[in-house]
Amino acid sequence: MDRAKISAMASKVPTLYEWLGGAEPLNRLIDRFYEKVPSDPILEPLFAQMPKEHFQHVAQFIAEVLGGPDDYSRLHGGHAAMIRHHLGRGITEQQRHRWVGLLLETADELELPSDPEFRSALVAYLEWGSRLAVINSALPADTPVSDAPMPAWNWGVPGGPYQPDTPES
Ligand code: HEM
Repeated sequence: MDRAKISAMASKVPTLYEWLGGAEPLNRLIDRFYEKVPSDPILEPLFAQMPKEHFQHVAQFIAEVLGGPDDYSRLHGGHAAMIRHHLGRGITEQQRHRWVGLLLETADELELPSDPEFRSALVAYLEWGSRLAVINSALPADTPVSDAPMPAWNWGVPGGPYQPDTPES
């Protein structure tokens, strides 16, 4: 392979979705998270009626935000549909905080990448997205929701994963 191509590949910044390993680890994360929810006294009341297949939708939504395939937009109604699911739920700050904490605990348990560049981007998205869920959950269930683009999260200030300097050969 020629030098220009090697250097182009080396400089391609992976998406957050690629960095965490794609669909398989993300599905495991969300699956394991929702396995724990019924025994969490703070979260359990909110999710008691959530149908099993919805867990997969949450994984698809997060995958799309982190740069993965656009399955949630194509199959489940995109950003507006996600917002509609939160309307009228009355999520408290304590529940939001627990939701983010339990998801991150589960990411540790499943050994998702733990580098600070990735984790700071993941935490930023979860904090931002969970606040949106709380705000929308305070609105009446029949509030009309207009289409909004999917958020597209990336690495933020670090710009990508840490790359130790490679000496020129
Ligand atoms: C980044 C933050 C979040 C994202 C991306 C997210 C995403 C989603 C999605 C995609 C759905 C709909 C699933 C479907 O289409 O079938 C959903 C439903 C729901 N979410 Fe969230 N969510 C977030 C935060 C939260 C938080 C913080 C809470 C509460 C602590 C919460 C509570 C719920 C509930 C109660 C439902 C409806 C469950 C049901 O249908 O019974 N979400 N969420």
